Amino acid sequence: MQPEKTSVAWDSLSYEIQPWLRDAMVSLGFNTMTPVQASTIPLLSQHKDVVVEAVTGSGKTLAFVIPVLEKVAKSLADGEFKKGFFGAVIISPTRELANQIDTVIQSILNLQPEEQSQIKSQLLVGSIQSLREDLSSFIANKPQILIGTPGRVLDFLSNNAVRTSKCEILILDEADKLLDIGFLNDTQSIVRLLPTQRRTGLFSATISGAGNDIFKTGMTNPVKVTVKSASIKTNTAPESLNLVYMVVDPEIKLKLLMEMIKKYRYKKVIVYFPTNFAVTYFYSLFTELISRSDDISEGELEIYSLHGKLEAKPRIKALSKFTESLASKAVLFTTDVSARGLDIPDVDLVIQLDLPTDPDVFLHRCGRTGRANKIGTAITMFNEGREEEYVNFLSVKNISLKLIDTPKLKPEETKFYDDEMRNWMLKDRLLYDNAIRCYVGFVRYYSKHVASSIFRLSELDYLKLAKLHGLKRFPKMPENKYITNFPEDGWFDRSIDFDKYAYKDEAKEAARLAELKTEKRKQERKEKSLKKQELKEKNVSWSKKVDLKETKQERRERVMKRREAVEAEMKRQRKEGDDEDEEVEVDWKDMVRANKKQKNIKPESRGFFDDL
Ligand SMILES: Nc1ncnc2c1ncn2[C@@H]1O[C@H](COP(=O)(O)OP(=O)(O)OP(=O)(O)O)[C@@H](O)[C@H]1O
Repeated sequence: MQPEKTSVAWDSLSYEIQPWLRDAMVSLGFNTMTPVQASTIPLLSQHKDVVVEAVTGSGKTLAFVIPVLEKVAKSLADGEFKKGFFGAVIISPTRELANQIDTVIQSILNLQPEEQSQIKSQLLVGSIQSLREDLSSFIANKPQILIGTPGRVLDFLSNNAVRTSKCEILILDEADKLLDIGFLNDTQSIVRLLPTQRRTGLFSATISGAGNDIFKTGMTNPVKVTVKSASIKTNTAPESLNLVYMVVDPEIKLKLLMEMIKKYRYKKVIVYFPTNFAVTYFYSLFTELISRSDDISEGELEIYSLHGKLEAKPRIKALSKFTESLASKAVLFTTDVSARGLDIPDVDLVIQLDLPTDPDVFLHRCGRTGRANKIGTAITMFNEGREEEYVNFLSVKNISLKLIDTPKLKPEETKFYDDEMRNWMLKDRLLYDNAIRCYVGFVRYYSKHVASSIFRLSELDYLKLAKLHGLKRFPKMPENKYITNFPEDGWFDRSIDFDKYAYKDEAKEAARLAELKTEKRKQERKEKSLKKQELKEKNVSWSKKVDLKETKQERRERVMKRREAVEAEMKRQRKEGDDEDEEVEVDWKDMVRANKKQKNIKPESRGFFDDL
């Protein structure tokens, strides 16, 4: 295990790289090697497969680029590459990273001596040019090094015009990601297309996460190279990186971010959001807030956004604008698409509004600052409560975090934010729809946390979360069951008249108004019919009662008449003979009993005493 920071002279390498390469390194300002380069270059340049785990910003790119150039230069000198053949493939999970690696390679290739056969490289990523264009560039330019993302590289290598048999080396940068479920199939298919007699190099700051999957790359006996922090050799983060956290009330997270962006001293900051939608939504809110803020002068602060749903060209444009920005402060709002590998030298602050769902990504996000021994700070916001347990969880993984005070917000700062957010949202109802999508997206994101015993959906503060997004009503979703005292119809704030809350887009607004009208009519009709129904029920019950009274009265009269008839009959019989009296008494009782029995007999078969 090598400590970080200790630099090693190029001429002390146990394996001697080509002089032009060494000169190129010095010309580019890399006078010495970093430890990971000193350990890896001799192994990979010769006949070893390597699995390299070294902290973020420790120079892994050159650790594989130099052996790749070394091998290709030799084979080229031997005249190995005919039409359709190439010598090396480098794969990375994102276009930005592939582009960055290609840029590093180009900077070295620009320094090749003119007298030697020229090494060329080609970038293979989707959405920039078509596969057909990639293939014609390949045939025309004859590059020996291919750099790209898995999908496009696989399509490219599968084409008959491309011959893979001379490929000597395969590099998987961010290898744990490439062996992750989303990329594994493509990665393995690429591996199968390449000759087995090749070298393979796996590189990442968190390769341990890939476990035995590393053998899915066809390696049999790789050498493991591990480089940790300089002073604390178990630390999985570089020493120059200051890892801190603050515990915050989720409702005020964005207000805090606003104040941090305005007041903190930094040159470039990357802010990580949980979803693509959150980046878009909060990017437009923040650009508005910054433009309305008196304490930021024009041009002093630039904000950019970058996420996976953007097309390739705007993505690359946003990144290069942020990288090249000359503003006193530049901010990049992004997602995990920018978590790994990006090397932007001036980034001195990283802010994570929420923890990433995958603990390995935590290191990658933080590692966008504090690179190559430059000082950087990564601040993470933890929601009050159970999330604080994540500090211990990370310490088990040798990532130690220091608690810092949460900045205090002044009432006027809170008011500015609240007022401006409200005014901004009221400009267009679409923003409210976006807020809902953003909120729902966050809840979905939260449910994906690997450390699910800490990040529990049942413990989220949904009200604060909804307020953070500017919502007034809880959207319908299954997680509402976790909300105690759930308000009637989901409304917790009725300060906005939603009937008048309009879309900016005329067609959308017209559709909304038409729908509102139909809804209102439906509602009115419903209310009307309800009233009618109520009235009917009232009337029905009154008349029913009258009916009932009448029947009872009638029955009583009927019974009285029959009783009188019976008594008259008895009197008549009594007159006929006194000694028959007792028998008549008995008969009467019998008659009553018999009548009781007959109650269940069908109406048509009932007799004289039935109604007694
Ligand atoms: N030998 C060297 N001397 C000085 N600086 C170097 C050297 N090698 C690399 N660097 C610089 O260190 C920075 C980080 O290098 P690199 O991007 O290769 O890091 P990494 O280990 O791949 O990081 P991550 O894990 O984040 O991808 C780059 O700006 C690079 O120019």
